Amino acid sequence: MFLGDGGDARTAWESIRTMLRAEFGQRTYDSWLKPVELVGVEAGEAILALPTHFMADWIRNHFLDRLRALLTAQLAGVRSIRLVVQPVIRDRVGPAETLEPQPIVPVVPADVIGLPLEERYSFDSFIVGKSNELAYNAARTVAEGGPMPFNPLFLHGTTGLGKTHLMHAIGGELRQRNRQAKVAYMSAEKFMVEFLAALRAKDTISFKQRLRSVDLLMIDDVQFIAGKDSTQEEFFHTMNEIISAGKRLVITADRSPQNLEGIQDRILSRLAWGLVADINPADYELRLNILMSKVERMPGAKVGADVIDFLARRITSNVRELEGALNRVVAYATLVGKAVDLDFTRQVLADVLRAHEKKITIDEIQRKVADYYTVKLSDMMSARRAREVARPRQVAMYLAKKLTPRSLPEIGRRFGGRDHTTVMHAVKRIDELRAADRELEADIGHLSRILDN
Ligand SMILES: Nc1ncnc2c1ncn2[C@@H]1O[C@H](COP(=O)(O)OP(=O)(O)OP(=O)(O)O)[C@@H](O)[C@H]1O
Repeated sequence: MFLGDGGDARTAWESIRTMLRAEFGQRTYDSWLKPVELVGVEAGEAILALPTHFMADWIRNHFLDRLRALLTAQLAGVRSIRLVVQPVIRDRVGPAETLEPQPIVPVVPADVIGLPLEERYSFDSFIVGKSNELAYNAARTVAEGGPMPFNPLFLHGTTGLGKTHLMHAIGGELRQRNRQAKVAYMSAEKFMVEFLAALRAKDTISFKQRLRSVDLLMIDDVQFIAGKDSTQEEFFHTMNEIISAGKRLVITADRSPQNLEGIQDRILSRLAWGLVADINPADYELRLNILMSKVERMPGAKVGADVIDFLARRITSNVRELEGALNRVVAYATLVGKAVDLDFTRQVLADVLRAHEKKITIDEIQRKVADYYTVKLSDMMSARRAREVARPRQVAMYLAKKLTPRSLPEIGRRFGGRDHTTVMHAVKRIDELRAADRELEADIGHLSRILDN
């Protein structure tokens, strides 16, 4: 079925788009998800079209699981999805393969440079922790407009950790301080597309002039031009001219200069002249602070501290996913008129939580329990019966049973070759004691949290 005759599919696709927007935020939606088109459904396969190979790769690496989950849930009969590249989607009727690819010729007015800056990505809304403070301080230095102790600023970190946010914040702040400042922000992909279009139009001069006339140039995701030699050539000259004219240059990538394969050495050594600042994954405290700040900025949203703590513990991959999970829970709660509590959160995020499930091992339990009660790790396995080691050992067996899928005999073996009845006895004993002994109850709660984090 192709969408010329697929009213249901079209309606389902529109509601999927609404969910994607709520879940990933307007910017990510506009940059990556909005261009995705559902062009048809064929033999249980939903066919999604994208305008470039780059975007198709990006969608495959970042959003495929989510798109598959939504499409299979919302469209009866869909079991899988296929991505096709269709530079220009002229019509949604007819099979994807029959559409002729069209060259993309960007139309960029001469006075517009790069992409617009998002106001909500400001320094104010950026929460600072140990993992991003160097990047944040460096970004502020660039934005304050004073003398630059380094140039360029190179920010790197894996996806969704705030590189783009900081770039927008730099641009916004510099412009606030100096209304005349000319700021250009663009992805390395856009740099390449515009450069190639200028080459085709035999007008590279105006491309060069436009870029080099700015006070601050920011290029995002420079790993994109790896292996693209003519673009790198132009990029290198742009970098040089910006720096030697005393203008500010900020560049980001998903990895450090040493790991940027396929980028020319002269570009890498130019980067190393400046300040290289990494952004690391946020720790629990930062994740918690980010969530609290996001909730504060959601008018009317009521999200309990237990839900925020739960999300901060469970979604550890990156801030974009953390934010996406929060947006999704709040959006669904609003949609169905329910309060955001832990049960609702677990239900709405079941697929995300499964992907983030932490596999707790018996080794880890033994180590953490031994540390907690300051007993020797070897005592977890030893035959000693003294109470100061026997009780921690029972606690560890108990946690092994509750937090791992291991069987009683297996747990017994891992605790110095004990019989499964010994483990069963330990589990029963701790269950009974928990009800009566508040200290033990608190210990178990604390240990479970340490292990779950
Ligand atoms: N420290 C932070 N405080 C507040 N929000 C943050 C922070 N770090 C990241 N975010 C938010 O997380 C989302 C993803 O961040 P951003 O798009 O800047 O990531 P990125 O590092 O550029 O990722 P990519 O490499 O995939 O482009 C954004 O909505 C951003 O506002």
